[in-house]
Amino acid sequence: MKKAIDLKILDARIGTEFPLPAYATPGSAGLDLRACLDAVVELAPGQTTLIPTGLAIHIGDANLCATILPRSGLGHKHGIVLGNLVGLIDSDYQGQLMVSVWNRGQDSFSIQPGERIAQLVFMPVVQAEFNLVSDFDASERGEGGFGHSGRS
Ligand SMILES: O=c1ccn([C@H]2C[C@H](O)[C@@H](COP(=O)(O)OP(=O)(O)OP(=O)(O)O)O2)c(=O)[nH]1
Ligand SMILES: [Mg+2]
Repeated sequence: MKKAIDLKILDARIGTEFPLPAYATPGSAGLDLRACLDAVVELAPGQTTLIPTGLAIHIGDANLCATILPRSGLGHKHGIVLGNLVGLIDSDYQGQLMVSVWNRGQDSFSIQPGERIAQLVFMPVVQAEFNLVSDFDASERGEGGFGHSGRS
């Protein structure tokens, strides 16, 4: 499914020096987000910092959101993940997309201006309307959870 999303460029380097986010392949789910920086940011082990993307989007549809997810190569090989683990972009948010970058690794990591640091994935959302009840219709699982079915 394709959907037009309003996007504002907040930094003149986006679309010129730094490419606009784009799907790398026809089957890509994520759009890479780039660090819109003036200079290299050195992230020490254990450190977290907020990186601007130079972009704002307005999704404008309560049945849609976007998530910011780590890039697997950065996360697995370099320990560069997200300070909030996953970023959630509300459909009414109009501010700059920011990426909280956390160096969970053992080595310092340099973030270059324009480097692809995370990815943006749009997802459908269902807003719940709660129906207050005193008992649920019985289900097979009932209240069992947190591993009650064992491990093997
Ligand atoms: O990685 C992220 C996470 C969030 N946001 C923006 C978009 C989102 O819509 C807004 C609020 O995020 P969230 O609701 O997760 O944070 P909060 O701590 O609950 O802040 P608020 O009180 O503003 O809702 O911040 C980002 O730019 N990057
Ligand atoms: Mg919130």
